[in-house]
Amino acid sequence: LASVYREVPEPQASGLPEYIKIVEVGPRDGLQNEKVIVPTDTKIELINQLSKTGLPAIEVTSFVSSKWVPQMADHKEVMRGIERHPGVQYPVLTPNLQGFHSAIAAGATEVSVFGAASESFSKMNINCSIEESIERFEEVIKSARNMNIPVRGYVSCALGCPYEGNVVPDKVAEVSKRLYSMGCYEISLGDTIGVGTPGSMKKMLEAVMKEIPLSALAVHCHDTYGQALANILTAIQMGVAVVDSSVAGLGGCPYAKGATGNVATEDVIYMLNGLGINTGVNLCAVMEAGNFICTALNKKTNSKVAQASFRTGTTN
Ligand SMILES: CC(C)(COP(=O)([O-])OP(=O)([O-])OC[C@H]1O[C@@H](n2cnc3c(N)ncnc32)[C@H](O)[C@@H]1OP(=O)([O-])[O-])[C@@H](O)C(=O)NCCC(=O)NCCSC(=O)C[C@@](C)(O)CC(=O)[O-]
Repeated sequence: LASVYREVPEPQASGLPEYIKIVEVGPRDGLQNEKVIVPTDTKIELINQLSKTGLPAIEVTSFVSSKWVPQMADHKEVMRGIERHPGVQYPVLTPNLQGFHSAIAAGATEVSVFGAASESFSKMNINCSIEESIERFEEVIKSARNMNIPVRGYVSCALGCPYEGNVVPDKVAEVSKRLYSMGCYEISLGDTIGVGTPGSMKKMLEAVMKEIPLSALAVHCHDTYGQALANILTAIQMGVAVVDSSVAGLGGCPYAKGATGNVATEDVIYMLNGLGINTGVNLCAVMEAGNFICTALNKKTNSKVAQASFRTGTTN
């Protein structure tokens, strides 16, 4: 349990954190939106390859209804099939107690609840209001606490909603505060549809940071409008030291039409390497895992760094 709680990183002379923790969400957020069902063995192989890259956390799957997200129907098999590496966290998504119990039975040792700062998105994504979702999460967090299982909390639509448009920073702060007060060790602020800019990211973080310690915040940026790296840089300049990303930039949410993938893990690592920030992750090994999954899905990588290095044969 202690391994998920991080020391607040010492700022570098530049004011940036010395270490950034990357939470790889490709096997879950990356694959959940794929139309064709990806074979279970391919998902397992992807996670096994990612486990060898130095990534400290890999989100494996989600224990949601297979009627809602058919791509995640093999959650038990994936969870049971992966090789777990010491020191790597393998969180899974659990929207309610039913999902939590299935996840634990399949061997999960960390879970994430996922709420939203927008009523309409909450209803479309998990079929309940924000208030009802908080009640469900409270049950999950209570059971998890009894079993010493750490719980991460997502807040979707932190910079905009596909149904309501603008989302006010105070609402993001309010939902984040509730999840944190209930016992989530970390709050991941999701720009679900990738509409944020460094300006809106800064305003939203200023509101959230009034309620929650910086050391408990993460950012989760989709790249729909090409702003993800700029938004992440803004967040880390403000002291955020946990960044979610997806290998090959795969992803999207089935309930956020038109939203493209998460920021590519390769591109985040390249940027952080250039800033002299340690991630402990081997960029080439992540690119190989990205190449594996793109070949399996028969699609081109969304990572600019992978595209450039395959063209030029270099990574810097
Ligand atoms: C939350 C529910 C389950 C509510 O779904 P519901 O229909 O309201 O649930 P219910 O309690 O009324 O139960 C209805 C049926 O669902 C079953 N059920 C109930 N719970 C579960 C469960 N945990 N696992 C498996 N099955 C479940 C239950 O057993 C029953 O089955 P039936 O009797 O009809 O055969 C549903 O709305 C759902 O599965 N939604 C999917 C949500 C999802 O996965 N969205 C994508 C991930 S979120 C995201 O991508 C954003 C994020 C995290 O990346 C951050 C960002 O970018 O912002």
